[in-house]
Amino acid sequence: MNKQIVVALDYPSQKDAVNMAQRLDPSLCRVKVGKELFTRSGPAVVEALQSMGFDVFLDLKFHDIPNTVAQAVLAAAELGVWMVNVHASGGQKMMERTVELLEQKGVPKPLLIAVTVLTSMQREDLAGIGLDIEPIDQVKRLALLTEKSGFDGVVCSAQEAPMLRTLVSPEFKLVTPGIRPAGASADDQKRIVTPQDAIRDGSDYLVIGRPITQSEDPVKTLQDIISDLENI
Ligand SMILES: O=c1ccn([C@@H]2O[C@H](COP(=O)(O)O)[C@@H](O)[C@H]2O)c(=O)[nH]1
Repeated sequence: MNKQIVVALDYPSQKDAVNMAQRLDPSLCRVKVGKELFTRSGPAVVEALQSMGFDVFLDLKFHDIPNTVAQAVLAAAELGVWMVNVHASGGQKMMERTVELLEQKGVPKPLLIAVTVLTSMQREDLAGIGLDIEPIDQVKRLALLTEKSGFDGVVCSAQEAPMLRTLVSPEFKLVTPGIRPAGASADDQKRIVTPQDAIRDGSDYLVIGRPITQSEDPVKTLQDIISDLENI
């Protein structure tokens, strides 16, 4: 089992997150701690999930000057997280300084991932921030920059996975939120893909939150998705 599903524990408290995690099996999935949960509960929630056997993706999407981001990622590495991310739009120097600092410090390196274009955004949203470009073209540009900077992969939509798979190395990780089983509500996501299509198209890890956590039976929903993936 290569644990392709990362369950987004988007909850307001450690108690809520741990309650959900207790229903999940760390041999079947990984978990993600994002901005809401981390801002309320801090490193303690990461440590609690790790003590339950989960690999933790710390999804704080750092974006700042190179030194600040590098030090923040170092703190995440010292927490022992499995994966951590920054915004690729912070630029090459920011990502290169991060890789360099982790090497200098000799800490076990988490997977270093950079967000390209948020899966909640489409062309008109990019236009609103002054980018006259299709999301797929911006994803391509930022993914190539990320690979050149020594990072391990990107967050993108699985819609962009077939294009990226022709350009980046096979080891370069494609981490894809915006996953929606057929018939599920899109919520605020715009560039959505089903779990099976995402894996077929070249995603390595599927980040899935509400379709699992807000399901009437989260454990069954997760199990159904895993079964669908096993049948590809
Ligand atoms: O481009 C991005 C980057 C991160 N996310 C995060 O993934 C989950 C998705 O949750 P759903 O409930 O399945 O929509 C959430 O924590 C986001 O912060 C993303 O959606 N898109």
